[in-house]
Amino acid sequence: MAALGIILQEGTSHWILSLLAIVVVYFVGSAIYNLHFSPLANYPGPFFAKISAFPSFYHALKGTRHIWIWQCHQVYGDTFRFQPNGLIINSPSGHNSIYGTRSNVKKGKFYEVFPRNKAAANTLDTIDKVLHAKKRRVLNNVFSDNAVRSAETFVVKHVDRWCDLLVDNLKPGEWTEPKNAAHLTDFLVFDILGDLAFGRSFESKEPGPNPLKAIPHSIASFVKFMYPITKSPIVNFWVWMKPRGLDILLERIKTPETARFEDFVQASVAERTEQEQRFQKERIQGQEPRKDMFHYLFQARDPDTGGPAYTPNQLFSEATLLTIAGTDTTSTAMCAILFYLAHNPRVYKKLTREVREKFGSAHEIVGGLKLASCQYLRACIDESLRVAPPVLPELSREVLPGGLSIDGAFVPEGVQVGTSGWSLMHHDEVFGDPWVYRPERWIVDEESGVTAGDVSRAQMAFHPFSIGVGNCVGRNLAMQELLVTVGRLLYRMDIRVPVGDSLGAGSEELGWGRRGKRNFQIRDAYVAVKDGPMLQFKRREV
Ligand code: HEM
Repeated sequence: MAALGIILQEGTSHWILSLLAIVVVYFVGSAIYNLHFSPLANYPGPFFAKISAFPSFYHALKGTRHIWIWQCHQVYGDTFRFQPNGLIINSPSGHNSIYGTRSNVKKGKFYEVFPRNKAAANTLDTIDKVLHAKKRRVLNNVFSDNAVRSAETFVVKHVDRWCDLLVDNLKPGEWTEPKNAAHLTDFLVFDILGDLAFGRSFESKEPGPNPLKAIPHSIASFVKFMYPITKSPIVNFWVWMKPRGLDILLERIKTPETARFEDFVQASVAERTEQEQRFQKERIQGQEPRKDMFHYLFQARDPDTGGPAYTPNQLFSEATLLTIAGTDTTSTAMCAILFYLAHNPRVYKKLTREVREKFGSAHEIVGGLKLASCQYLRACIDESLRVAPPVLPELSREVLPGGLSIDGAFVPEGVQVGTSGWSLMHHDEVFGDPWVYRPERWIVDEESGVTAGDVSRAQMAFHPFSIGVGNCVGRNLAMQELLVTVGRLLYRMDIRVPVGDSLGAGSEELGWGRRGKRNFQIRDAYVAVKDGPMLQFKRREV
């Protein structure tokens, strides 16, 4: 028996050694291939990124991937290899070549990680161009000019209530307690989205307990969990495994945060579906259903079959997309604006003067010519979207057969390419002083020395909402929310950073690219995740 045990043990260790040898040979072989024989072998990049996606994954996990990409551009130039089969390009022309409408690319594997099963891909996750165009037509309808215009009533209602709550019970001249702008704006935007997407306010900004207050946090946890997977060395295997049991497994072991978020969307969809069905059945005389985003999705017809455009599974996915895309992004933009205004007294003074002189009351601050003529307000918003873009990384694209020419170089089929929004909008040669919050750079003005050429050069590299067929469909709505919120807030009150507080600001310890004490720090989780700034508010003395 003892002899048999020894033979078995020897057999097992022999197998383990053989397996180890195979793994080592595989890794050494693939490293040699990647370094010397791959079509991307001549591109510069960090050594480990050339042989593995691990560095990219590591920084995605840490939330610093946008900074890592920017650092790599400083070291390796405008094009570098961020993973064995991937290039990141940091030039306005490269950006146009990749994301332009006719570009010979499709969406990368990144997007295939998100759907909870293959049939549930939403508009953003849909790789097939024809199918995406079909879904996009429905969304274009959801966000038509008319729809955005009629959304304003709800935006205004929430912004006014939010402002009331901020300075509730304050005596004249008194400042509020310090409040975290990340939470405040999350609740505001989430309530607006509730009204616009599902026909009801979630009332998360109201004082007192409310289980829905946890949802913005769950959204952040969900993207923080998913993003590293999309950048991991095993992403191809992951996507391959999804229909082969992984989706079922993930459904069973999902984090409580993800479960809470999904349950919330599911419940919202179920409630609205029931309302739509009841309305259809009863056809209540003279009554129109509330035309929120869900209504348009529910009523959308497939042009080929005439039946509903979306299955219940797909309605869930589109609703999930709208909830994520429409909340975190806009609230990050609001936090960034508030951060930069509170840290730049010159800009703050100039902007408050514009808003307070142009309007006779906060109620006048609605969409239209007058608001559109607030040049400096618009410039402050654009500048915030530049320095703290709510979508940070490269939007992953895969080159199709026939290849793609980027900045004069031929990139072959199958390569993952992209431009990181954060890096492009911090490009030294385009912006000159990319770390400085300077809204004036967006306004042609002899006095400040900004020429039409300067503005158009800056605009060539300014794409916070992306471009091409997959650009942000909610852009006009987001801009409306930002203009009305910042306009009304500054009309009604003053803001300041509590003395000594630095939440959300850069610091020496954070290292290269994150040291600026007057630069807002965000975490890269595909969409940005933020904390701060802390702010105090005071009713404006008129
Ligand atoms: C400041 C706020 C916002 C910014 C900076 C922003 C930015 C972006 C970007 C960069 C994309 C492209 C993502 C990719 O291709 O991976 C995108 C897509 C999208 N956004 Fe926004 N977004 C904002 C607000 C909104 C809002 C308020 C909504 C709707 C409620 C929205 C809905 C969408 C949708 C549905 C897509 C997918 C479009 C498609 O695939 O055809 N976004 N957004």
